[in-house]
Amino acid sequence: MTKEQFVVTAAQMRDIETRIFAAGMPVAALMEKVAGLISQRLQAIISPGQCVGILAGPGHNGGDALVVARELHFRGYQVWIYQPFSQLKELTSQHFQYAQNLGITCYQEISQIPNCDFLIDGLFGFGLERKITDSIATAINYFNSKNQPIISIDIPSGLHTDTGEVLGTAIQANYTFCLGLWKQGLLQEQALPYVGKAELIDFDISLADIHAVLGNNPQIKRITKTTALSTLPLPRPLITHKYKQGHLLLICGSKRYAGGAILTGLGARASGVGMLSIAVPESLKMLLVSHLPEALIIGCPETETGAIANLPFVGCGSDSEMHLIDLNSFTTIACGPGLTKDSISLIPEIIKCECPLILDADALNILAQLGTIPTLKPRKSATVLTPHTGEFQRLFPNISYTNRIKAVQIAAQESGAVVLLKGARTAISNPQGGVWINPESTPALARGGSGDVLTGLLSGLLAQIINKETVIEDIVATATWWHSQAGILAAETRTELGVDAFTLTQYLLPVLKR
Ligand SMILES: NC(=O)C1=CN([C@@H]2O[C@H](COP(=O)(O)OP(=O)(O)OC[C@H]3O[C@@H](n4cnc5c(N)ncnc54)[C@H](O)[C@@H]3O)[C@@H](O)[C@H]2O)[C@H](O)CC1
Ligand SMILES: [K+]
Repeated sequence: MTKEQFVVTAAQMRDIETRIFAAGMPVAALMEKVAGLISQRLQAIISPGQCVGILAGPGHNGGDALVVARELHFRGYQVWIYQPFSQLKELTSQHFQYAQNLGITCYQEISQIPNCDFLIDGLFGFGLERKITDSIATAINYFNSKNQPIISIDIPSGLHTDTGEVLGTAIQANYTFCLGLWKQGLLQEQALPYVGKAELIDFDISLADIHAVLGNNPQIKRITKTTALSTLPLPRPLITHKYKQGHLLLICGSKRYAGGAILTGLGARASGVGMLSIAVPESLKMLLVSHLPEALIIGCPETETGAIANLPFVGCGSDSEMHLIDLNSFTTIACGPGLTKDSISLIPEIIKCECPLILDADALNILAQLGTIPTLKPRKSATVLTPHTGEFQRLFPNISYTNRIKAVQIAAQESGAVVLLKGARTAISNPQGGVWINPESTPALARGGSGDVLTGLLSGLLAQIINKETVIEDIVATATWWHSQAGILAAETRTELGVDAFTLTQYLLPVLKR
């Protein structure tokens, strides 16, 4: 694992830093090293001679900020310090004293503070323990109200390091320089309005110290480009044939939502799956054929509302007799996009299949309505649920949603399934509590049909990987990363308003080309 993949809580970061100090690294030396790295990075963002306001807290976050103040001062920047605290940690106090002796102007009251070009937020880091109130809260709200870009050290002051919740109030940063290892709170959806552009400042924490605290197979992982690309079914074996590249069955669509079936099919197409079968209501059959000529389109008996009534009977080759479609002849099945809840009798049937099964959209709503989540546990192979927030809350009404990472872990344990909780920071968990977080996405994906594309892409990849050593969750993480990167690429080219679901399908393969 690379440093970019690890995710830590405040307690785990404290334990790791305790090991570093116990091994002989002086605290002051580490602070000097870290603040030196921050100062270097800042000089690439802030032009020489510009004015920088340093917000220094009472702890070592403040210590980092004061070292940065001194270094920028020597590099010719105009620097002032806001330090409203009376009780400072020893090291922080020393740096404060030195900054004052250098003649750097220090303020205790926000009323005296001049304007500046940038603010450096060193008020609180992972040591924040309680709600921020009174004059500090007033100061933070004041700095947020100015139009000066803010760069937060480690974590925007006021955010809970683990949950990303705002404790009273929080700095709205334009950049966050996360120190050493990614803090869990920065990967929580509720932190997004405060984090801005986040990057990791690696200060050479040894892998031994990391694994000593997080274990050899850390429970929570941040999805990176390297890990995602490493699990794609690429390169393809020279000698192969279409059935060796997986046979996926999609069960989707209805008269009301015909497009959902097409978008799911296009997502599956981009995955490279060898054989694609799509079961839709009979009346949609020719429509699907026209959009996906390579797919085997299976017409199903339909309800009077135009939904799939039940699985179809199909003839097989020469023998004329018809029999129920053999669900176990597929390597993966995905069900749900555009289904409508009129296909309610379908789900108990489909859950009986023995291959990996992805349930999305109305398949999840039907599962919630039937209350049949417990029937997933005895399944012979993996089940993947891909709810967005609303579907999640209908499926798991008793799970608190404040900490999405905890929520998805509990849902996976309760259901026995891999649960992918879609959102601005999609979180995936397996029943053993392993979590994968997608750290980058775009609001351009918040449109009807995006989820259908993900279901097609995800199930198409899963169909190709089965019986190989790749674990299912890695594929789910890869599909999530790939899907969001296509959204980001499309938004770069067409703005965030230009990423309709069909366009999204057209940007999937260009991501791999890049
Ligand atoms: N551990 C190290 O040596 C290094 C840490 N790094 C940086 O330091 C912070 C963590 O430092 P720590 O002193 O533990 O905590 P904070 O700086 O986050 O300060 C919290 C400080 O403030 C007090 N406090 C907590 N909550 C409140 C509140 N609501 N109102 C007022 N005061 C509060 C609390 O008592 C603490 O003392 C880490 O983020 C890094 O930035 C270095 O980078 C490496 C060395
Ligand atoms: K901070």
